[in-house]
Amino acid sequence: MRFFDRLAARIDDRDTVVSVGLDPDPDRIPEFLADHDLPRWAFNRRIIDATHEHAACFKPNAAFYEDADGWRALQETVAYAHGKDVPVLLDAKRADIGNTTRQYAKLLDVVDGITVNPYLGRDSLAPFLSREDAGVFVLARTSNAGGTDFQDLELATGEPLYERVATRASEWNEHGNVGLVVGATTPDELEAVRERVPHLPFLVPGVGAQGGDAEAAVEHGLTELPAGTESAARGVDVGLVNSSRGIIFAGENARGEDEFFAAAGDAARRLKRRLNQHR
Ligand SMILES: O=c1ccn([C@@H]2O[C@H](COP(=O)(O)O)[C@@H](O)[C@H]2O)c(=O)[nH]1
Repeated sequence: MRFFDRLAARIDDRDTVVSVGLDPDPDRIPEFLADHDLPRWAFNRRIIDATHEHAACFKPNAAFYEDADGWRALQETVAYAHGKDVPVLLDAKRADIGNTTRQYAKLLDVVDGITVNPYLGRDSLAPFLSREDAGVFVLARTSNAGGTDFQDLELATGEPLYERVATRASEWNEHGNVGLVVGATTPDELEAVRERVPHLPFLVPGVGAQGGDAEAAVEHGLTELPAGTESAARGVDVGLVNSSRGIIFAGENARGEDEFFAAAGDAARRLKRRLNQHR
């Protein structure tokens, strides 16, 4: 099944567009997991147990797994999330010359979707784009302050670079597998991108710890996909709103292990409810 069909089914069945970010910062993993063989995996397993019913997807960021133990932790995490029937989107922001991207694209044998960097152009993304089954989210307007440095630069046509990226990405969507990353911290840009590309789903990071606009994330981040998709069949809009630290470390001041993970579950449920008020 294609990524966006699976996602539409998950969103509809579980009534949620929450992407739970799995960014197990080793400095913030609680003490009681420190002696575990793979603390990041032990942590993620408990987070998945606590949050999966509120999750439309899990989004591990590759930065938190890029060492020998990290990749083992990631594989265990992905298998466990799949066991709960939740798709996994790897926030890896990958791209390189085509020969190298072909290797990167093998990540899609493990995870269901990936974020990619458009800076090297279409050929650098071709091995991802040709994976009809996978979700390929192209960075358009990122949530960090420095997103203005290049992404807002005005082209000769008068449009900002991030809008051109969005338009190009929609042209690359031959297999219905392309989405965009647009941050919740810049709601005007979210709206502008949505006007440009009415039918691409967005992954919207930046709510929670970064203080982005949850209402704008839902209003502009979700869209119904064309006829022939699960989204159209079910009449459900597709898109994802991510929170990582705001969910997984919600229990940082909790008194015990159970309370720690219960707080993560509560945070995921509260975000689901908050987002659903705007759907
Ligand atoms: O524009 C972007 C693109 C990616 N991210 C990633 O999303 C999560 C956000 O984490 P929070 O703890 O909810 O702030 C993290 O993995 C980022 O690297 C982003 O924030 N903005």
